[in-house]
Amino acid sequence: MAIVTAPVLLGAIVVAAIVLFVRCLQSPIASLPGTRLSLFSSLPLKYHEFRGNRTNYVHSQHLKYGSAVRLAPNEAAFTSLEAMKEIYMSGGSGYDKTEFYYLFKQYNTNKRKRILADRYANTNVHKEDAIAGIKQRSRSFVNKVAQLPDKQMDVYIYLHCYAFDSVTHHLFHPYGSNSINDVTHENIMREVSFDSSLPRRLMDHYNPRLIPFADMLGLLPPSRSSPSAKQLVTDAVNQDSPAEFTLLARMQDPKMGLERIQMAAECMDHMVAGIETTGDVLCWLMWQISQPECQPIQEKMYTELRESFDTPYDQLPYLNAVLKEGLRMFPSIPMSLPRYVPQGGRDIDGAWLPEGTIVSCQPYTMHRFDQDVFPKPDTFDPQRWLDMEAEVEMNRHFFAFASGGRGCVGKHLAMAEMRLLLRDVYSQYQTVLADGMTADMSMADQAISSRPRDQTCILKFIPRGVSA
Ligand code: HEM
Repeated sequence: MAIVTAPVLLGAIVVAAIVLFVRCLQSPIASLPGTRLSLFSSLPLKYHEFRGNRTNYVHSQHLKYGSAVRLAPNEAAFTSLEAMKEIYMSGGSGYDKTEFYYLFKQYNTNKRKRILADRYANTNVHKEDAIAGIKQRSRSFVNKVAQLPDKQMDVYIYLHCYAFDSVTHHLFHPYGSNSINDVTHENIMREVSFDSSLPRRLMDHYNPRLIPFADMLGLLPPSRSSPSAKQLVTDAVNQDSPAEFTLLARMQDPKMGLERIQMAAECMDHMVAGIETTGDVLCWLMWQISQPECQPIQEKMYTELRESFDTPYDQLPYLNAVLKEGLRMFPSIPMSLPRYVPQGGRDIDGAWLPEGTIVSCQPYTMHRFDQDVFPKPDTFDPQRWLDMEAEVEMNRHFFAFASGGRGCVGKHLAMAEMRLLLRDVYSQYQTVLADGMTADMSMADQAISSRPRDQTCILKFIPRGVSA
């Protein structure tokens, strides 16, 4: 038996390292700019992911290296319109999603897409009994404010309750939640929204074998667990005769051939996707316009609402501009939406990348990078959406709901929820930051989605007609 001596072993390691080094230098991704380390390792990227800071890190790489950037030996990010179209829209649905998606588990994409399409269409969202439920939830939110003796509210909590009640209404009315008024349901919302298992989920994605060791050292938070949310969904799915506009009604159609367990899994994914996204955008937006320098924005919105009392809620230009600006600056899914380069490789922005390379654009950067399209990108300025010429180009870059066949299915529902709530709140109240409101509202990435870091935002509501 050959004896492997230390010098032989060392020599083998050196040779292997040299081969790896040369391979990395010669790989097609080496033609893209990026940190030197990113040629050989994904560690810097992973470090920022584990710290909930991936979006900012990727954005900083774009600012430093340009619109196409290498992030890791097998991963690149882009910000040009051409790259966005190629990755997300070529062939209709763009490239395949990577396994990074915990949020939307899929049992059969094509089948599911057929089932869903009409339930989330704007016409279905606006059916009388569908929209009536959202309007009722929006009124409940405003009534909740009215009941508070000091008119101070943690809007992070109640906007998530609003999003929860609205999405469950659309998924399985009349078995939806009432978390704005019912503390049992509020606790279900908390179970879903306050999950802090990001490092564990990332470890599970990248290297599940390390989990037992990390657990022994107490390095990881507990697993994601949402038993009450699952129970709510299971109970709803086991009911008969949901309202005709709901997703559940569509799924229960025997022609669909779906098991109850499949319906529950799908409803659960949609429920989670519909709570944090809508709740977070509204929270960041209301926090932003409650700043002293944004009070004129509220005044303008109030004037529009007062003068256009009979105008349908989705035809209020200024309110719409405020919402679009909120989605631009605070997209609740701000980070890269990763996809695999398909078989045969592809040319993206002049760089040829082999099959299997992970490529992405991120909404946060798409909404900021090109300053000809978004001048002063870090300034909250709804007015920019009222310039019709500029609006065309901004809409082409608007990526809050992604683009193409795998973009957000719930966007019409989300837009209806957000417009209704803003209309109902700002036609009756002015909001300001509550005294002592110092919570950290910076982005904390949660794998794909993101949320305000401290998960609290206390605002004071001043009834219109009463001075601040
Ligand atoms: C402001 C609110 C929302 C934002 C910003 C948002 C954003 C997004 C984005 C960016 C994606 C695409 C992810 C990707 O392509 O990688 C997505 C997918 C999705 N969204 Fe939303 N979303 C919102 C609200 C909702 C609501 C209310 C629902 C209701 C059910 C929903 C359900 C979904 C589902 C099911 C997918 C996965 C689609 C697929 O895999 O084909 N979203 N969302």
